Amino acid sequence: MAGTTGAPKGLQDVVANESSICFIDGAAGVLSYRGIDIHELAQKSSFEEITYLLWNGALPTAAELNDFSHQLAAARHIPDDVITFLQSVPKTASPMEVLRTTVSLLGIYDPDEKSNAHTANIRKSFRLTAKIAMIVAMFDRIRKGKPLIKPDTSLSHAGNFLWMLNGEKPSETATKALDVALVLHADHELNASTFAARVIAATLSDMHSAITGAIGALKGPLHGGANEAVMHLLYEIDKAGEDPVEHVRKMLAEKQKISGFGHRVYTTEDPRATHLRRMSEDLGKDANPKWYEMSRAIELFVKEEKKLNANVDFYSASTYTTLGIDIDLFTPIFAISRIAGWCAHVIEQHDDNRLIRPRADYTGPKWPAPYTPIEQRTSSAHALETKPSA
Ligand SMILES: CC(=O)SCCNC(=O)CCNC(=O)[C@H](O)C(C)(C)COP(=O)(O)OP(=O)(O)OC[C@H]1O[C@@H](n2cnc3c(N)ncnc32)[C@H](O)[C@@H]1OP(=O)(O)O
Ligand SMILES: O=C([O-])CC(=O)C(=O)O
Repeated sequence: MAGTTGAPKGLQDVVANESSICFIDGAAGVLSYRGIDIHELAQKSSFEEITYLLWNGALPTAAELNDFSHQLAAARHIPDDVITFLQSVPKTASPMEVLRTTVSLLGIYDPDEKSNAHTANIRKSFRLTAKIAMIVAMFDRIRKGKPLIKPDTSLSHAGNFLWMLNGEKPSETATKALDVALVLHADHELNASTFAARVIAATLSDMHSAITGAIGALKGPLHGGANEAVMHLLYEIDKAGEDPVEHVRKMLAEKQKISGFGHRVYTTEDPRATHLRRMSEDLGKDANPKWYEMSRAIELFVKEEKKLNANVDFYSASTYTTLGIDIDLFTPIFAISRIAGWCAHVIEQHDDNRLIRPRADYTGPKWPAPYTPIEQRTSSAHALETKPSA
């Protein structure tokens, strides 16, 4: 889609960088990390293994994976001052806001903060990946008035998050489901939050600044925030006792967007949605099939009516709800996974950097516009129209 000057609106289809991390073929529904297909990774890999793959460029040997997993678990430590900060935050704050601000604070305590060297960035990546999951779990317990749970280094990344969140040893089913979700969400080329991180990194600013910006971008409802919006919609329909298809039909007639549908790159099924749909169905069979069934009815209708496919956010909503996770933790869980990709991209950017600075087609008043002395101004002749917010 082009703007009034022909410039691609929203940088659609613009190739802005080279990268060896993630390959997507949007027309064929292909996603791969370092060339390995996401379907194979979802079935055979783990979050630790794909994180190694994203940061190092190749799958680890058994010994390398073991060492990597230990290093990640050993980084499960939050400075006391940061815990005090988490305890001081209003309990009503959204977990995504808290995560964004706490990652910024963590930068101040990181011993490698001043270095963008490859080895320093890898050390920071371990710390950020371990700590982001802990912060989400800890803030949730603090806001609910529950005691904090110490990390368990014998558990996987997914297992330890559930342990620190719920205070009970997670089932194998829940751990496996979350681990697969983390594998699926870990990277996606130059999506908005990753691009934001790379733009920040490219000024030679530090990794924590880049990740803070990325979390801010992920939070928006057109990006990672859509998974929470999907569940709000399902709850709204359920509470009103409405038929999901009729509800969505009305929304489309009113030109409203349906969260969890559409994608800038995929014109066919998002390969991650294939797995999340199956997980939502399988978990629902053992718990409550309602959220899957509503989701499936909506998906079939939106596909037929608008030719739009469900994206990664659509079935993650019912999957996480069936796992008993609160809605406002959905986007933070996306961040718990995407940190792996963000770090890989910041490392790649710093390792071969050039400032990212595109141009804009100028559409303002013609240069040179007159500077009217203040006493002669009768109205703000050049004031921008007030547009309704998007
Ligand atoms: C992890 C992720 O970030 S995945 C995406 C998560 N976001 C969402 O699920 C939010 C809902 N989806 C959307 O808003 C969009 O599909 C996006 C932002 C993902 C991609 O948007 P873009 O490529 O910019 O497409 P754009 O928003 O211009 O839509 C193109 C057309 O499809 C329609 N459309 C796109 N998505 C939807 C939707 N979810 N519901 C209804 N209509 C839609 C638009 O209304 C527009 O129609 P028009 O040409 O008649 O005006
Ligand atoms: O690639 C995108 O534009 C959005 C997306 O699906 C992701 O970040 O996972």
